[in-house]
Amino acid sequence: MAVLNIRGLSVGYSTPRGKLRALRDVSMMVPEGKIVGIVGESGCGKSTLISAIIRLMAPNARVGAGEVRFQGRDLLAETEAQMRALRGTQISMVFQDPMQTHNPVLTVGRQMMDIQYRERLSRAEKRQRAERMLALVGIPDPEARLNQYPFEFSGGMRQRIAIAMALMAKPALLIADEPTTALDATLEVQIIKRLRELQDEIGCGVLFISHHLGVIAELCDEVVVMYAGEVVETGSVRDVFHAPAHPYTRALLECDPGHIKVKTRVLPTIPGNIPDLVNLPGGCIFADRCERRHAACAARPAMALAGDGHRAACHLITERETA
Ligand SMILES: Nc1ncnc2c1ncn2[C@@H]1O[C@H](COP(=O)(O)OP(=O)(O)OP(=O)(O)O)[C@@H](O)[C@H]1O
Ligand code: NI
Repeated sequence: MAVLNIRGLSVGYSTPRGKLRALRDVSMMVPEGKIVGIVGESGCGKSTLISAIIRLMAPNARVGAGEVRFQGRDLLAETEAQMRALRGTQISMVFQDPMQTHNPVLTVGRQMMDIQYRERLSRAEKRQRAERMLALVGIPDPEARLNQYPFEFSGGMRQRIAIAMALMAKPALLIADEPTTALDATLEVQIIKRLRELQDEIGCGVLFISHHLGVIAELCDEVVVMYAGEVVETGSVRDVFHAPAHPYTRALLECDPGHIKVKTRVLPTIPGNIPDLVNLPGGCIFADRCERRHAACAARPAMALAGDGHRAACHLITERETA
């Protein structure tokens, strides 16, 4: 069963130039207990996708079509009150800047106690849980640390606390948008390791967004490659990174000299630009940057099976089969 199942999701932004079609017919899922990474260049729609899932969208955003099923419920059909009850409990979030999620005037301990307001535990037990959670994300001397304020922690520690708080509620789904991007590489690796351990213990599904191919490769079970508002490839990390089926994915990996073995801090740049999402070209969305462009690309390719559980939106796949 999938904890999150997105089908045919389209989201547009109204802009002075016209409608910007940020997501078009996006389908993807997070199986129970799996970590799914989303990777793609800046502007490909990663944050838009997350905001649509948790229904915290920009005022000028509108969902045109699609379904976002969380444990079978269509989140797009839930009331605002139902969504509020889900966020922070069954669906937790971690974002890039921990200061945004941390209330600066409350101690970390107080915040971690507050999160547990639904639990039938004594104050002492809640405090113990908070301590244990801090220890699990690698905060030394958690007992004393609980009495401190967010500003008394380093950026890396704050990010770990954010992860601890997000996991405290034992969510079924954790959504993380570039949670480690602002940190240095060593710290990033440490936090990723902790996240993996905790996820394993809690058994939640994780949707993890990152520019870093290396991080995705290390952390995730499955990967979704997005390009200009569309999903172009999905599959296991193994299949997608070792046998990429879409020319875009291949280009990303080829630009990355040591491949994904070295930590790629920035997504490699491939020549050309993302098309204008207000005036979309017809046919394959990647065609004008694609080395393998040919006549068929004038039509939009459907997702085709490149292997067991491995799909990509490229005409070459079906052509190979019929050739
Ligand atoms: N409120 C908004 N109004 C208009 N356009 C927007 C708005 N928010 C995002 N966009 C546009 O939608 C597209 C997708 O943006 P989004 O932030 O989802 O991409 P992203 O993949 O998260 O990028 P990044 O890696 O830079 O965070 C971009 O073209 C962006 O400029
Ligand atoms: Ni983003």
